[in-house]
Amino acid sequence: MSVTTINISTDTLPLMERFYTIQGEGYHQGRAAYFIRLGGCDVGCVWCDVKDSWDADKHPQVAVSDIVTEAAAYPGRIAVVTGGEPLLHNLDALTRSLHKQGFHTHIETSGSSPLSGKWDWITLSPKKFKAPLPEICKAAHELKVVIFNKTDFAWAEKYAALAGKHCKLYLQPEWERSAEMTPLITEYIKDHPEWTMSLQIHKYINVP
Ligand SMILES: C[S@@+](CC[C@H](N)C(=O)[O-])C[C@H]1O[C@@H](n2cnc3c(N)ncnc32)[C@H](O)[C@@H]1O
Ligand SMILES: Nc1nc2[nH]cc(C(=O)O)c2c(=O)[nH]1
Ligand code: SF4
Ligand SMILES: [Mg+2]
Repeated sequence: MSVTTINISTDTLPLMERFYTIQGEGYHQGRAAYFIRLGGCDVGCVWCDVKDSWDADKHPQVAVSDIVTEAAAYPGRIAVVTGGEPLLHNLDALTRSLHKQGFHTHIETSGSSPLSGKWDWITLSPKKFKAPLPEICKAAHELKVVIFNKTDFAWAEKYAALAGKHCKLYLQPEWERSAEMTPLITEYIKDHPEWTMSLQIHKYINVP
């Protein structure tokens, strides 16, 4: 007699929100993507635009199978895992399951906790409040530095030097300071054309 085992993952993750939208930032800006926002962050950026994500206990534990089944109901096949700081959690089961459903797996991370999961695209947004790990600097497909004041340009170059040769380089104005920072970024990119501007377009067009 043969025994068939069905491997249903029992893993759960603290889920703050999930939504199907367009990627508003970076290299994949404008593309349809399903966002999975996990709770928990130990970095504490003063200008963080999603502070409600920080306390993982405020968000329900949801089964990976539920997260991926919901995501798969939409036609897009990019899944962006964000937070909070998603790498506070082991993401192996989540990316395995997303790949099985045909998703390209993207992550938004500060890089400050060890890498888990298998990623088709890693967006590293380094933070002064908790530095990224060297192996994540090397593995990143894009570096996206938030510019909060004019000293941040030199700081961005430090991380560009640690990134791989093919890593795309983005400068993103801190949202509340964009009126002051965007002109500085414009001039900086004119002088340093290896960088590209990233503008959080979802906030201009009022989508999540
Ligand atoms: C909310 S974070 C979550 C993922 C991860 N914790 C991180 O920081 O990369 C997602 C992206 O939003 C950026 N971000 C957060 N607050 C911002 C703000 N006030 N202005 C511009 N970008 C911001 C982060 O740098 C990051 O690239
Ligand atoms: N549309 C949209 N694009 C995004 N790109 C990165 C985001 C994030 O919060 O990680 C984000 C987000 O919150 N919304
Ligand atoms: S690392 Fe990301 S989620 Fe955490 S405080 Fe900074 S911007 Fe917010
Ligand atoms: Mg966001």
